[in-house]
Amino acid sequence: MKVLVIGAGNMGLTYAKGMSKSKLLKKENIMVLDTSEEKLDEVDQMSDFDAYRNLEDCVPQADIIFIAVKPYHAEDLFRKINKLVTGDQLLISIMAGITIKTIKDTTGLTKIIRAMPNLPAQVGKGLTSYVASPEVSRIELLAIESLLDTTGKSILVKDENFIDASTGISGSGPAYVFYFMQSMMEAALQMGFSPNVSKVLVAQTFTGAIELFNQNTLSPNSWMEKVASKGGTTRAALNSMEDNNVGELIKEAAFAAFDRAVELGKEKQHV
Ligand SMILES: NC(=O)C1=CN([C@@H]2O[C@H](COP(=O)(O)OP(=O)(O)OC[C@H]3O[C@@H](n4cnc5c(N)ncnc54)[C@H](O)[C@@H]3O)[C@@H](O)[C@H]2O)C=CC1
Ligand SMILES: O=C(O)[C@@H]1CCC=N1
Repeated sequence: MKVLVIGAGNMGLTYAKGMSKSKLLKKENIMVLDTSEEKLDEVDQMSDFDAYRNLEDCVPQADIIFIAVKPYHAEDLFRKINKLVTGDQLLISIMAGITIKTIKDTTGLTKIIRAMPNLPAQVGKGLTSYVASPEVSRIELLAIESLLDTTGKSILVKDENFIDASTGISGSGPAYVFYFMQSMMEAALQMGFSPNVSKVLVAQTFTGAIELFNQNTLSPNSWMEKVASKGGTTRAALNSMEDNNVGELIKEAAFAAFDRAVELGKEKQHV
């Protein structure tokens, strides 16, 4: 089996590296294509994968084509791919918003996996939600699942609406966590801690809280109650968040990402 990763950016290279650890694939069977010379140099220097500049040289050889370019590059890329594919190839897209129908209509391929990973895939802690077109067989789906699992956990969702929804939760979600971290670090700096100490205070607090959450069945609300003493400091902070409607604003933000994913799928420039 040969896999071609198109787009050697944050996610493309992460997946190429992840998949190279899969039992289903040999490293030498992973090809990587990018249009940026800088990226191609990076791939060459890693000397793990063969780097390609031209679609003609690698698309026909690929059993699986993994698309990891930005959504606004999809239209042009799909038009070029269309002329090179054979009906039997399977295409995995991780692009936000771009629908299976658009991919089918523009590439001429029918076996499509639409997936939504997230950045922690870089450290093997990613979450990828995915859905398949009916033309993908059960055996193919199992193989894909095992490839996706090389970067963390994967979840097969019911339909594409859940891919857009998971974009609002897990796909974009790491940025919300970093947003929260940034604010806490800024507060620590304002309290007089050095940048290094601020970083440790915040990072260890997040790590510790996540470990607690993962080792137990308690809800975040229950954990909050364990931290907060009556009339104490945590209650003062939580009251401040409640007064400022922070919880509702976070939900609104997640829905803004969800809505944007749906919108991206409808934008004319992609079809
Ligand atoms: N960064 C993230 O946290 C996540 C990104 N995604 C999706 O992954 C996709 C890629 O995102 P990133 O890796 O962050 O972007 P990136 O900008 O890091 O990488 C994109 C790469 O595609 C290359 N490229 C552009 N046009 C090309 C073409 N026609 N042929 C070949 N290569 C081309 C660029 O040179 C670049 O190296 C996006 O569609 C995004 O929606 C999905 C989940 C999470
Ligand atoms: O911001 C974006 O559009 C992509 C999809 C999820 C994370 N990054």
